[in-house]
Amino acid sequence: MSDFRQKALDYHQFPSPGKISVELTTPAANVDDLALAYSPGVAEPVKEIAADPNAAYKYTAKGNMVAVISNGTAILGLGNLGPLASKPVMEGKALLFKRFAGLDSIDIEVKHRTTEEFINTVANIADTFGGINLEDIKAPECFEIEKELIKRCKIPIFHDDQHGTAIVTAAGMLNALEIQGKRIEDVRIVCMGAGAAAVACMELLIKCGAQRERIYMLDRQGVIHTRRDNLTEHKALFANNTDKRTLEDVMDGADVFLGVSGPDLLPPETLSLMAQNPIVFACSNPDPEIKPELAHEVRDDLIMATGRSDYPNQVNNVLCFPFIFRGALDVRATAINDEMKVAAVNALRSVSKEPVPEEVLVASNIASLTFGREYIIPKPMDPRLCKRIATAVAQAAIDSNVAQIEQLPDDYLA
Ligand SMILES: NC(=O)C1=CN([C@@H]2O[C@H](COP(=O)(O)OP(=O)(O)OC[C@H]3O[C@@H](n4cnc5c(N)ncnc54)[C@H](OP(=O)(O)O)[C@@H]3O)[C@@H](O)[C@H]2O)C=CC1
Ligand SMILES: CC(=O)C(=O)O
Ligand SMILES: [Mg+2]
Repeated sequence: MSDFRQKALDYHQFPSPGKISVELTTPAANVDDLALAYSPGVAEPVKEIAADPNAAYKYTAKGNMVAVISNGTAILGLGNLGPLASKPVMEGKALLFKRFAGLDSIDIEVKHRTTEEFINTVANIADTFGGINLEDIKAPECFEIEKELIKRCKIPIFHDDQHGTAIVTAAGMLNALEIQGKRIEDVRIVCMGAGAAAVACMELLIKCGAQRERIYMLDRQGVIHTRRDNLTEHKALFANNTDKRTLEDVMDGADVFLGVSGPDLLPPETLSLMAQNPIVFACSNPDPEIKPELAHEVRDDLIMATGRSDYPNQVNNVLCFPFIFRGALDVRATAINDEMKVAAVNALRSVSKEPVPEEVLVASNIASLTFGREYIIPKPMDPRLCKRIATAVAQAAIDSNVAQIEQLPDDYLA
């Protein structure tokens, strides 16, 4: 067994199995405490909540609690390995919510037969939480699941692999294009993968100015084009009227490659076909579509990003979901809408261009970081992110009328 594999397993096994636990926030030392915490005292908040459901935000942990819910059908780039196998990833998301945004989070892995059964299960428990982060649910079911849950629940429902990924990708991409001296309106984009992450990333890039007809999306059968007759609703939106059929066909002269598919799908010789100053986001986890060292061997003019922590330019939804939920929950937003997503993109972009705090350099084990090819997006451990993104998102929620608290305190996240 490799050293790293053993280290990763040990990390998850010790000092106690898993990565999260539940902490108490009130005293429970003696009979007086118990009389308040449990019987008879607990009856008082029960009656308050029965009379007014909003009182749950005052008397329970609901308002600071996000459920991370999966069925394990698209665990990272590892595929459909089932709900229980997804638990380390979901506990990991809970760890990140707590570490980066102070949000309590619990993972829930759902076994189900039909999509409707999954939707019913989540809808029936939704009121327990301040928000729901759907994770690693494969396309096309993820689209219907999110849409139905948004309709049925009064709290923010957010499919992280769609929107968290899209927000971080858009921020990183706009920065990378700026550095490479290209306009988003002009570039030819190849998107490897046509699932949850791919569709949401391309839709958000289009909102940012990308031209739909300059996007070439690929699935396991190659380029998605108008003469294919087996396309799902969401793939059909990206059917290109083209004679190009293969990855090589569309990569010839392309400016941007986004990989949200699987490991090692971009051969170095295909990368060498791209236009000058290309941008390659190989975001499949844990193994990217092309390893950065291989990519740099064939191109010295590219900007390269992956989803991983151990290379420069980590384009990963961890840069979004803790903070977007922080902002949404703090104004008790009923939804996470496009205005809030755009606010997150802009906040993330602007932090990347400012001087990097010393503690980030220390945590990254690096001497300096300046906006440029090797630093297009902030590091997840950047302490500025929480306040900057959450404030922007919360304000956007207020301005777009989905907030139930209309003003942020002056010392918000100080
Ligand atoms: N860095 C980040 O922040 C994130 C990265 N990702 C990564 O993106 C990938 C996809 O995740 P997600 O969208 O949630 O999963 P989905 O299951 O929804 O989509 C996977 C897509 O990848 C395509 N695909 C898989 N293998 C191949 C292949 N050999 N050739 C061409 N296309 C292929 C599938 O094609 P078909 O439709 O034909 O089955 C499908 O369209 C994963 O690797 C994941 O780790 C996801 C979210 C965030
Ligand atoms: C990062 C992430 O959510 C994924 O790879 O699925
Ligand atoms: Mg995911």
